[in-house]
Amino acid sequence: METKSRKLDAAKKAEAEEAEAELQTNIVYEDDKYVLPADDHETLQSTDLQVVQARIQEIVRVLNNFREMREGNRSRNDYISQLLKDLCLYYGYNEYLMEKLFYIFPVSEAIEFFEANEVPRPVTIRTNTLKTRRRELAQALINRGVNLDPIGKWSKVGLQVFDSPVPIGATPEYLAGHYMLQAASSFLPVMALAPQEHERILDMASAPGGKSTYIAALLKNTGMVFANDANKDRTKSLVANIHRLGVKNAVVCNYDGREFPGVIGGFDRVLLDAPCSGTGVISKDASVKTNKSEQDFQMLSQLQKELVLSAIDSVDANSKTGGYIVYSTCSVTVDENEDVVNYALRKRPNVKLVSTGLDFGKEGFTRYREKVFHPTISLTRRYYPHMHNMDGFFVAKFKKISNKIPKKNDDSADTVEDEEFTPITDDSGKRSRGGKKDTAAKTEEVEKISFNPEEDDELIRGKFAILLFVWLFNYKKEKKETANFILIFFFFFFFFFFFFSNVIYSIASQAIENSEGYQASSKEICINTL
Ligand SMILES: C[S@@+](CC[C@H](N)C(=O)[O-])C[C@H]1O[C@@H](n2cnc3c(N)ncnc32)[C@H](O)[C@@H]1O
Repeated sequence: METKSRKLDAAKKAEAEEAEAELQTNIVYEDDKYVLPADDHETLQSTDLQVVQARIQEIVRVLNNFREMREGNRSRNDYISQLLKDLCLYYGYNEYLMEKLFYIFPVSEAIEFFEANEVPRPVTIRTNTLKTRRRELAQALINRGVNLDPIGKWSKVGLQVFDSPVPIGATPEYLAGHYMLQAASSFLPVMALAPQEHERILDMASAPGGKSTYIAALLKNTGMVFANDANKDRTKSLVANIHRLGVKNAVVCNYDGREFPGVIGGFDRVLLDAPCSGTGVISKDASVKTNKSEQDFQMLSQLQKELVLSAIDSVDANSKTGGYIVYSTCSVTVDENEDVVNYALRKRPNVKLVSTGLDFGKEGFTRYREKVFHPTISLTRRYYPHMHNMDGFFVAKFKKISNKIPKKNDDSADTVEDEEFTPITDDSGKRSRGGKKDTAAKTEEVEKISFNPEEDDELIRGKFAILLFVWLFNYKKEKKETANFILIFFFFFFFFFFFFSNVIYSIASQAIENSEGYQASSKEICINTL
């Protein structure tokens, strides 16, 4: 009897607590069904996060079992629009960004994503294999009381730091360049790029150099890394990291990436870790939640599209070991990822997507809301904080098939159909009259805008002849008679002389290219111009 009465008391108490909670959270049920609040205005004025959170949970519950749990004739949109408002209020995003991110995921997963953005990601470091090995580095840090573990099976150089009694960015090992403080996600594009020793690689947007220095380490300081960044101030930290980590094969330059391959081209591989909105790194920079407008996203997407074409055009399709381009962002929005890749496939039919070689990550979207993308975009990879416990990231890898860019007539469509491309040009790049009628309609002409060493040689030879003229006229001011003699001699034997300069030039350039000092000296020139 006593036990029964105690049970009744407990049930009553639970009911009372539930009623109190309902009162506090404004959750109202009718016939066991959650009732959406009627007055939106009142809702938006509510600042009680507990109320908002409870409502979010209820709406998610209804949306996950909509047929059975919806109230009367309420539509899915009614619930979603209330949910979006509540999510903005609860997590502090602007409405535009909230909607953009919300639709990337199924409802429950979207909440997990927003929750994960509230929690810091693990601190990770990358062993600099130019100076040490992971096991030795781990031991050295453990001796200082650092609690760490390998990052995961997928990386041989990463360590995750759980806690440390010393600042991890100021240990003697850090100062000696034995490691780089680097987010785990930031390893992925370099792993996808898979640089091979002795290759020439361009890192188009490289500051502060986390990826450039990783590329240099994989190259074992052979070949060359062109570490470029448009922001001159940021190249200071890039240079500092290059020096600290003992990188000896890097050239630092400061161009707008869109100027490549006009600056230099013919690379074996190009990494474009593009400037982006940072929606993958909100846990590091919460200002992203509110400081990005629709216009910002449009501008970023435009810049990314221009940069990716430039990256593609900077690669030599005939590279014996490479011919690859990796495009990555630390953003999860479709505009900055699949949309950009799809645009590149449409504008550059001379590239195709290939596997990133990364054995985890979610497939890129081939469809997103009203958009349909090229089916091979499933080869790209997405990374999420709630799923992979790393920053949100995107990685795509292209292989360049040809240095010729077939132009399409129809640029209007935003999506790519899976069409076969048949060039109507011969191997020398000349336009051919042949080809099927329908193919001819799709292709216009061949443009060859990538790096061409022969064209460059001709330019340099032309400059050589002009310089010779200038020198002779200057010399004439000092030694008139001798100069007159040389000038007459020069005019008489102009064609013979010009021919000779070509021969001298060829012999000299061959000798320079073969000499060991070639790379070191060009590196010095570039670094000193900063
Ligand atoms: C995501 S960050 C690069 C991070 C770098 N890859 C790393 O791992 O340390 C993007 C960089 O792009 C640079 N950038 C912005 N616009 C650019 C442009 N038009 N050309 C080249 N770099 C650009 C920015 O200055 C910024 O340093």
